[in-house]
Amino acid sequence: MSAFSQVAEYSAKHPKPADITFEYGTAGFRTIGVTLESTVFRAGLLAALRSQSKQGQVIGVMITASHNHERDNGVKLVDPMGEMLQQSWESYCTDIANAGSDDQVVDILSYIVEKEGIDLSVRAKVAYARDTRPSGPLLQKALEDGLAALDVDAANFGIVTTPQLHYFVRCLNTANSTSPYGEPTEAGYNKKYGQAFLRLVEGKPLPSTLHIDAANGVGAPQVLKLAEAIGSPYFNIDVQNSDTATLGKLNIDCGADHVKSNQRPPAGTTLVPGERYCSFDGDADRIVYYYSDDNGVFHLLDGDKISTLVATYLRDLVTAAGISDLQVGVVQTAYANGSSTSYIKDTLRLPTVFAKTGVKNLHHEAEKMSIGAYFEANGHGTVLFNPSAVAKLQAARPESPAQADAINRLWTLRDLINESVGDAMSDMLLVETILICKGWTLEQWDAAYTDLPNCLLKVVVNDRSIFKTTDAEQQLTSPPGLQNVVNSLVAKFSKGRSFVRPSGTEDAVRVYAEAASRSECDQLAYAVAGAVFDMAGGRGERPAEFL
Ligand SMILES: CC(=O)N[C@H]1[C@@H](OP(=O)(O)O)O[C@H](CO)[C@@H](O)[C@@H]1O
Ligand SMILES: [Mg+2]
Repeated sequence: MSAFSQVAEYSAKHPKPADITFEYGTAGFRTIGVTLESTVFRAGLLAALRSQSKQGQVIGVMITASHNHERDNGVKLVDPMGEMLQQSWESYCTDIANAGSDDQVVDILSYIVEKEGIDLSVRAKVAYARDTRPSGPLLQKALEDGLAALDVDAANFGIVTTPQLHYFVRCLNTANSTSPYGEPTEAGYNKKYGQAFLRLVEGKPLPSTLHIDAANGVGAPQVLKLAEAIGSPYFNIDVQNSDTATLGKLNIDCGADHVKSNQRPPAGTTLVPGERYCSFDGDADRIVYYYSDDNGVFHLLDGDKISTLVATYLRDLVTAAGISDLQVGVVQTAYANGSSTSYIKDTLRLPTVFAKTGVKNLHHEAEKMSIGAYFEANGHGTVLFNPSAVAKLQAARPESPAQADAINRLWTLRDLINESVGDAMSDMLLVETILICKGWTLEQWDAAYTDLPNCLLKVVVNDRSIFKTTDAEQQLTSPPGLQNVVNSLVAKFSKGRSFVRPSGTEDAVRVYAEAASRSECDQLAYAVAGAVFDMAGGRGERPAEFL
């Protein structure tokens, strides 16, 4: 019996909608949830092959559409160390998702087996989970059929955050190694991060309550379980937007994406000056902080502010530890506020590089650094300690109690950080640790530098595939002539910067702009958006605000 003998029969239960072309983009597949049944079924098949290609290591499958609308859903594959699927497999995902017939699905599987030299006698192992979306159960069933069709050894982790699933995958694949990552259970996750947090803050003055907006998503029940496991006044939380049961609430007027995009608090939240607020996104892999000053002005502490806070703290600990050749670096994207980049380069004097949008790109750049902090401006990121940094920490011989303490804290911080992927809950504990240890308010944290006014717009065009970029997406090479126009517009504004790139997750082109003042920034953004609309096939009516 061929290994794929059952695939066509199972596949027939999950027919592909004829009129949709799927693409494995920046964040896996993502579109209207109920249209994704065939895609998720086929993602299960690919996860099985990926596991076999990795000698039976566990591959993760997460069903989520993160900050997107509740009607949307998505699926992405997680590689053995909890990182995003290796890029070279993304085109296999796209190809199999678009196969027109059940037989073609089987043909593509056979093609991959031959191309990758996969040993089909290896038992495939897959760990999967989903978020709280209403289309989740339907898609989970489709996934389970895909796994059954290939007789996969499958583990269902239920309804958890995306970073928790990444963590479980890493735990499962390191369980028998010399450095197991942790216990692959919710309790194990809460224990690992919670205990590291308590070890780091022990003896410091107690912080005030942290207000958490959980976007009415899976982060709500999970952060409550984390708080219960920590069980200490060091982590005293008030969770808002925690309704995962009522349809239509997920990510609506709340959550990290809402707060970052609109630069205002979640609807219904009145900020009390002096108190601490943060927002997760719908699958709890992003976090932003914010507060109101005494004049009632809203201030956002986004991914750039988090990465500078964390990088500064780590740099100071490395210095205090007396480890001279251990370098902390920062990875950003072009969406990082220009003030943050100048601050990292000129004040902190730390190396910094730009990666393309999408955390997998930042992750790979951070891996090249000894200790690499990477964050997208929207609040998705983490810190990586590469093997050379771990070896240097191991080899460090403290010459004073202060050095011993710094080394110890660096080790414990490694336990506090989810190195597999950006994680709102782990990042929150990291920020809380630093604020508690420094005795800082959000206003004190915010004082490091002032963001330049910035603006992010979308332009809908007939064909966004004509947009090609270079230099970490900061320059357009196509459509011809458009970059010259952008350059001439930018030159008119003090501290002006603007770039244009096609979105990897939405059918739109994004325009980013920043400048010395709010009005200059808006003028620049609308002028660039107008040029994009006019020169590159804007679709529909030209928005009135475009210049
Ligand atoms: C400007 C912006 O925020 N872009 C987001 C968005 O990507 P786009 O390719 O820009 O659509 O979704 C990605 C996945 O969640 C996230 O990694 C990225 O930061
Ligand atoms: Mg997310």
